[in-house]
Order: sequence, then C-alpha cells, then structure tokens
Amino acid sequence: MTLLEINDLTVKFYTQEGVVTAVDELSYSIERGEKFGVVGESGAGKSVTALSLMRLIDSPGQIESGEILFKGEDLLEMSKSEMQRIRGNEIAMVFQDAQTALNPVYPVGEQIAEAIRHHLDYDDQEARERTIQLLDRVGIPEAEARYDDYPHEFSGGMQQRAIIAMALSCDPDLLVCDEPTTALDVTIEAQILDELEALADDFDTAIQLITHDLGVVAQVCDRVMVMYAGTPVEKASVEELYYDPKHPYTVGLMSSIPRVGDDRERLQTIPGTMPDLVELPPGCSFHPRCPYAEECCTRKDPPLLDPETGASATSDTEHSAACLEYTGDLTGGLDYEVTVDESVLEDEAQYAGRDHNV
Ligand SMILES: Nc1ncnc2c1ncn2[C@@H]1O[C@H](COP(=O)(O)OP(=O)(O)OP(=O)(O)O)[C@@H](O)[C@H]1O
Repeated sequence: MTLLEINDLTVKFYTQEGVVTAVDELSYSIERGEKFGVVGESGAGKSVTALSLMRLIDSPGQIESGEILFKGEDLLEMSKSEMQRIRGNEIAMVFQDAQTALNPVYPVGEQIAEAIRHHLDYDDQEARERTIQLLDRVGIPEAEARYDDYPHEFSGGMQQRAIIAMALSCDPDLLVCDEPTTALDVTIEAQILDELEALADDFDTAIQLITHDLGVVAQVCDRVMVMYAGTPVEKASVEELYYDPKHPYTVGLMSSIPRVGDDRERLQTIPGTMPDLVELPPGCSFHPRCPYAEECCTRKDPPLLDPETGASATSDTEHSAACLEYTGDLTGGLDYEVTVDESVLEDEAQYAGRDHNV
C-alpha cells in the first residue's frame, strides 16, 4: 500500500489582502521508504503542504478540500487525539530552525528521552539508553557525555542532528523535513544530508524533503515534485529531472544550482518573482517569467501531462509536466539545452565553496 497519498488538496488563507490559494488541487504520493523531494522558490506552497499533512494549518488558513491518505486512512477525517498519536509516532517533522525546536532550559538528551518515554512507553533507563544510541547514530561525538548538555552548548549542526535524532526516536514511517539544513554551513549541510539519507535507509523511513535547492534534492531523493504558485509543474525521478527536464521553470531552477569551479557570478536566478497568490496571472501562472511564453499561455492553464504522449498524468505517470508545449499549443517550442554536471548527482563535491546567500 502507498504510504502517503494526497489527492486534490486545496489550502487557502483568508487574509486582509484577500484569499490566498497557497496550495491548489495538489496530488502526489510517497511509497514506503521512498525519499521524495518537494522543490520550488519561496511562496510555492511547500511548507503549507507539509503543515497540512501534519494537520497544523491554523487560522486564517483552512484546508478547503482534498484527501490526505496515510496508510489508506484519511488524516483529515481523524479526531484530534488520533492525529496526536500519528504526529511524532508515525509522521515526524524536522524544521529549518533547530533552535526553536529545542527547549533552551532542558538538557538535549532529556528532551529526546522525554519524547521516547511519551511515545514508546519506555522507562527512564531504557529511554536514556536509546537516546544515547540515537545521538551517537546521528553523529554526535561522545554522546553519553553530551546527554546532559543544554542546547546552547551544541553547535548549530549538532542541534540539527539532535532534532533529527528526536524525530527518528519513535521510528516514524514518514519524516517530513522542511529546509532541514538551510541555516547551516555548507560542509555541515552535506554531512547531515548524507546521514539523513543513511538513517532513513536504516530505519526504513520515507522522507518528504522540502527545499528550494535542487542540489539538495539530488543528493538525497529518489523522486521530486517541482512546485510553482501552489501547484506541481513537474514530477519525475531525480535522474529524469536532471537529464531531461520538461518544464521551463525546472530548467530555470537548475541553472541556479551552483557548480564546482564555476567562477561566474553564480546563480542566474529566474527573472521576476512568484506571482501574487490572491490573483494569479491568467492562463499558465508561470507565463510572465517564462522565456518561451506565447499568446496561448496567457489564456490556457496547462494540465499536468505525460510529455511523451500528451495524456493526462495519473499517479502512475513516471514523468509529468504542466506546459502547453505538451498539449501542442506552443508553436515556437522549448528551446533549451541541458548540460548536466555529473557531480551534482553523485556526491557532495558540489557543496565545496558553496554560499547560501547567493
Ligand atoms: N499564516 C499565513 N497567513 C497568510 N498567508 C500565508 C500563511 N502561511 C502561508 N501563507 C501563504 O501561502 C503561500 C505559500 O507559503 P509556503 O510557506 O508554503 O511557501 P514555501 O514554498 O514553503 O516558501 P518558503 O520556502 O518561503 O517557506 C505564501 O506565499 C503565503 O502567501
């Protein structure tokens, strides 16, 4: 059975400026043990998607419609207490900012042990032992000695490792990581991503990894969904997406992956910004920024299609993209060439000298 299946999820925020459709009829699925990337610029709806599946959307936000099937059961129909059991136990989440996730006045080890006692019914000694094992497993040196350290005695990277240990402590089936390494130094980022991947394999935990960085997805994920303005514009395996991207937005994101030895002024960002989600541009919402846009793109909203056949995408479609090129409407075509830097797909060499501020 598919571990997570999201069908036609729509989430809106009722703000003073108007109704923001942050996620619009979104569908995707994650298999057991799979590492699934969700990528897009700020405001694409990545975090809202993650918070929805934890049922953590608060006013002025509202889940309007759709289903979130976890092991076949709709999380949107569960009671609060059933949902509390799922959170932390079966689905755990790692946020970008470890500092806010750790309580500054309790020792780090105690915080993890507390989560273990709460969810797994271990006694004090068992919880302490499991905590030390986990701290060791996520790469914290002298884990036993550091058990009683307070969060401020840990570096940023160690704090994030501790959060990952806490998230994995109850052996969840799904770990949702929202920009887990964005705040960290690049070398530490690469190490933590490596460990996250290995841990997910060891624990047979699926990962939904949210990031604005396709390089991070390449390092960790099997499959990826590219989001723009609340909807997926492309879904594919990581290899397919890198070697044969089908959507102009994906191509734009790819040119923002920093390359080793590339001494050009890095990062050609895609010109323009994410549209106002209160009032999306008519037609394809990417058209104002798309170098290939034609008149039809201002009128027609492209559906997700199999680019090879032009058939509507289903959950079985391996590679899908939402562009009028695949409905046959574009006359000029998509004229881009992709040069793949193999190192991006292979190892963390790409992270050398990388700068998060680009
Ligand atoms: N609490 C809120 N109130 C009003 N609007 C919100 C709220 N939270 C999210 N939104 C809207 O939802 C849109 C999508 O936000 P989301 O945080 O999911 O984007 P994201 O892709 O995760 O970006 P980022 O990388 O910046 O977190 C935002 O542009 C914003 O307009």
